[in-house]
Amino acid sequence: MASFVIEGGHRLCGEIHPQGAKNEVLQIICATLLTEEEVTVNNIPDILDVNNLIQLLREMGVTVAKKGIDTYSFKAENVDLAYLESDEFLKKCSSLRGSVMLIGPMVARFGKALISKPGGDKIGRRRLDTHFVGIQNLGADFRYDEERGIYEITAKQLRGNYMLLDEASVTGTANIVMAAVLAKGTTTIYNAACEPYVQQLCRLLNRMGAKISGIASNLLTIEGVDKLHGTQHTVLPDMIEVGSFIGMAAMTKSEITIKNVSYENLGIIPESFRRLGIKLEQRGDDIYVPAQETYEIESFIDGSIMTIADATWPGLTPDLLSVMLVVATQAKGSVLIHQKMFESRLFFVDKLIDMGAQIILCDPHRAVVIGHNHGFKLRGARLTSPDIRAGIALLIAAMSAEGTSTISNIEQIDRGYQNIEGRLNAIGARITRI
Ligand SMILES: CC(=O)N[C@H]1[C@@H](OP(=O)(O)OP(=O)(O)OC[C@H]2O[C@@H](n3ccc(=O)[nH]c3=O)[C@H](O)[C@@H]2O)O[C@H](CO)[C@@H](O)[C@@H]1O
Ligand SMILES: C=C(OP(=O)(O)O)C(=O)O
Repeated sequence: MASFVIEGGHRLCGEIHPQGAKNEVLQIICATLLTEEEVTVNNIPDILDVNNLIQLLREMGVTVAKKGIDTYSFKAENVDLAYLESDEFLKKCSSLRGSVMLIGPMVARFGKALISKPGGDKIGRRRLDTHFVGIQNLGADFRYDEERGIYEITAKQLRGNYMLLDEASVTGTANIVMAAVLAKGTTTIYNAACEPYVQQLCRLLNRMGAKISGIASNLLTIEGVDKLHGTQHTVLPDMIEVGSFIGMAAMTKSEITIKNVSYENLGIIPESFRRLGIKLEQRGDDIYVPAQETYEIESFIDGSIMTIADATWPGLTPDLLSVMLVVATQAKGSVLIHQKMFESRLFFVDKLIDMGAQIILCDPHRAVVIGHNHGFKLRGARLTSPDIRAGIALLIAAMSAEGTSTISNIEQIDRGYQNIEGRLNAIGARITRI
């Protein structure tokens, strides 16, 4: 298990480039299974989750070629269907959350998919009902094999249908869309998730020959086609990384420019940081964050304490709440952080309290943060990263703290952040991997 040793108290200065979006690329890579032709994908981040998924596709028989520093081509011409039933494949799937999105393409193209319970962050219950019910609505049969602990999904020919999802699940929507593009007839998905990840997937599929309308809304209409073909795709910058850098700059009183952020795809994220009092400017497609000695959390118009809560898109992504919580610990004022979607994502606040932060954990979903206004620095500590976003939030806390901190289990951070210490050290951080 690797660790980071972080010398706190150093300001950052300079430019940083966000990587390609993890949650988008996981969908895009799965979608390449829908055609036997070559699909080339640019701006693929070099992170653990993505590399594991690429490796899984190779083992499935997909021809994967590295064409450039962050460009890969995928050609799913000779998929090894027997391997897809092997225990080895199923075991690998279970350590990777993104692998759940193999179901849609596999059922659509090969009529069969096997899947064990997928991995990912341990951040509370993460049900898959929306995926399963959606694909069942298209006519697939589901069977749970108790002995092997796997789901077996089969369908001779998927048929388009109307469905109203019980929740706007991001990967669930992606899975159903990928199944529906090759179904007979028209599928309508209401209460579909419409995060930029899903929008980008739909645009890719349309370039492959699919007929999807309603992109960016919660009502998608998909006219099934017989076949899809090869194309090119460029992954958007990772909006969660952009948000993480904004928070990091504020916490460490740093002046940084985040380059090529695809501002129009950041939704409510910049405004949410502004509500914490953080100044940031859009400069072309960059975000400039000036060095700020202090930032003051807004109150609601009636004067009451502000709440920052997650919501499905175009609301605030839950993946940034841990960062916002940490940033609030040095703000002027108080805020209630309400993590509605996940029930075990706020427990890492215990570690921040040990570092000197003023936080009251009200229940597993809500924490009140009383900011120090930089009047009291967090203390360096021995920390461990419970999940990817708490991991980056703890890294931010350690970078702003007095003294040295150690964060263990940084594989969690590596799942989603490419060479994070190299990129941050280049602009003034002091982080060592041991
Ligand atoms: C690989 C990937 O893309 N992972 C992202 C994806 O996970 P994933 O697609 O697994 O997450 P879902 O959108 O299915 O749901 C996340 C959680 O929120 C709950 N929920 C969801 C929708 C809703 O309307 N109400 C509700 O309560 C679900 O029950 C679940 O506990 O979306 C999540 C929500 O943005 C992000 O945190 C994850 O980073
Ligand atoms: C929760 C996340 O990832 P995953 O869905 O892959 O566990 C995340 O990216 O914040």
